[in-house]
Amino acid sequence: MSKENIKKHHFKVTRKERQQLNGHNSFLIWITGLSGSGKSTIANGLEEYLHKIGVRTYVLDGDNIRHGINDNLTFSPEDRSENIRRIGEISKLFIDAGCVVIGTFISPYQKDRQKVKRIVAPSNFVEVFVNTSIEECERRDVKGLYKKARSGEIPNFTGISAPYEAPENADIEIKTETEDIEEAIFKIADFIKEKLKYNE
Ligand SMILES: Nc1ncnc2c1ncn2[C@@H]1O[C@H](COP(=O)(O)OS(=O)(=O)O)[C@@H](OP(=O)(O)O)[C@H]1O
Ligand SMILES: Nc1ncnc2c1ncn2[C@@H]1O[C@H](COP(=O)(O)OP(=O)(O)O)[C@@H](O)[C@H]1O
Repeated sequence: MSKENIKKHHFKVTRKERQQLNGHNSFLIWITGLSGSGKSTIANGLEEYLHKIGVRTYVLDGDNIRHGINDNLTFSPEDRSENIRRIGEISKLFIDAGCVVIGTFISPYQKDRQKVKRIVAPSNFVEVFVNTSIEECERRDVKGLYKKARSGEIPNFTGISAPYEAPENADIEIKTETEDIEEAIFKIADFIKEKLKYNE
């Protein structure tokens, strides 16, 4: 659609001023991995930690978003891309509002994760790859979805009947089969320590 007749407004209070008020920078921590890899568990622990130290946070989670704003999208490759594009735009708004956003989405396609990075600006994007093997995810089968995927009840299931393109250059990689939740939180917290600091 042409944007010819739509002009952007510029409001007086800026992102920088909101960050200053909060006393920290705002950016996106993008957690990608297979279903059951540990994304939500890690996001939950990380948010709790950041909240305790006075950081304004917000978690955007796959299951939750797909119950609301993205409830019209399926798991086809096109709809997954549109899902991730919208989350990128939502993340940008939250970053503008001064929040540290934690996004937990399977986001199986490299090109879609790169798109989010472009939408929010590369310097505002921290990629975390929760690297748990498909065998372990299936063994956990937290929601019983792998069983349904194996029986054919759920088509296009990531790792079984739909692809997952692992990140090649993630900022942080977490192997949940050998690292516990505390180690994962520490790793992320340590990586973002400098990024959080608000500079005049
Ligand atoms: N076909 C298929 N493939 C993968 N996942 C499925 C599917 N159908 C339903 N679910 C449930 O949806 C959650 C993933 O949603 P996402 O928005 O993160 O997926 S995606 O990024 O658009 O690929 C995912 O949540 P997590 O287990 O937390 O990853 C599943 O509970
Ligand atoms: N080191 C770990 N980090 C995260 N989750 C782990 C770890 N070890 C075991 N788990 C378990 O794996 C499961 C991951 O589920 P969940 O966080 O919902 O995954 P996802 O959001 O990726 O679908 C939980 O039951 C969690 O307790």
